[in-house]
Amino acid sequence: MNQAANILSVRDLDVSLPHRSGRVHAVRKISFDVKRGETVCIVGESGCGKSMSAMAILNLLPRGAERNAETLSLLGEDLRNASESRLRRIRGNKIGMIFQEPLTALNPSLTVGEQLMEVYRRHRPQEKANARARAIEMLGQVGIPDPAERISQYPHQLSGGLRQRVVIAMAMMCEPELIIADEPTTALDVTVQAQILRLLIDLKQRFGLALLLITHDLAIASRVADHIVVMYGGQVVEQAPTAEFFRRPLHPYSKGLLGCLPTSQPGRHGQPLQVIPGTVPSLIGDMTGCTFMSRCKEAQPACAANIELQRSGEHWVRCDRVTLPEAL
Ligand SMILES: Nc1ncnc2c1ncn2[C@@H]1O[C@H](COP(=O)(O)OP(=O)(O)OP(=O)(O)O)[C@@H](O)[C@H]1O
Repeated sequence: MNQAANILSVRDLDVSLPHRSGRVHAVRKISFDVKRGETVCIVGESGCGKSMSAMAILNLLPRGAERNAETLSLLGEDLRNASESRLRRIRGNKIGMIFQEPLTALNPSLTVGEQLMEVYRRHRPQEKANARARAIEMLGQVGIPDPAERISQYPHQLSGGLRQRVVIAMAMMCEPELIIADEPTTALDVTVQAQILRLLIDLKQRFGLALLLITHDLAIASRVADHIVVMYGGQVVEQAPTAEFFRRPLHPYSKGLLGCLPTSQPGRHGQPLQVIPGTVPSLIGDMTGCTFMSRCKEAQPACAANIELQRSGEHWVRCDRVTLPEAL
């Protein structure tokens, strides 16, 4: 793998968190890369470890969490032992962040402009004088009408969609190399979701952004991603370039997620959507064998043994029921 082209490289990232009945092993040796200009989507149901993976990259894990990784590097810089002051210079500067709920990302007592300018002044002290012009420019870039007037408004004066645009503008203020977006459209109305998604696609194309997008929604991933990473039970169970993934999904969990998509069920109007029976595992303590086994229609006794990822080209899958061809 050519690490030089990678904005972000993650190898064997592992996260555990304290819990009253033991430790939650939320992320179990996951590996992936995000290349320049590429969008990687981490997909999976709630509780699969997606958010903890993002938080681990940013070192924003809850108190008592333990993080280990073989590699965790941003533009070749090792983030594993980076000091908190170094990480503060990286977050908001080299890595922009967008979270699910725009209201929690914005300070209700500061105007939109003050918040955008604060990010710029902190990371670009020598260019302080340009902060206001930059804030107005970025509000315009994310499609906020009348940015010179909007800059003086408070978050509560804006709709949910406009607030999320402000958060996106804030993430982009310092021209980051990478944006990490955790469920950026989930808290929004359906029509606004589509607009925000279009905006992310557009910004990615215009600015050549690298984007790590976390979503439970494969339909979103299909529209935005260059590369899909499917997580289940804290592990990567499949990853592949997007076209390849949708042409040839291999893991029974991925096939289950695809079966839940309304668009993948032509002629099923009026019929209930498919669901994957059962629930995600608790992730407390150690687990042996395939984490999806209890919900899998194809499970066999051999699945109780530990299953390694197998690979063909850029397609990886963690299932021994799948026989990969030599080259896909
Ligand atoms: N603060 C915490 N303390 C202990 N365990 C936690 C904490 N936050 C999350 N977990 C556990 O870590 C595991 C992974 O959670 P995570 O939030 O990463 O999942 P997710 O796939 O992002 O789901 P969601 O979309 O619901 O956030 C879950 O078992 C969850 O219960």
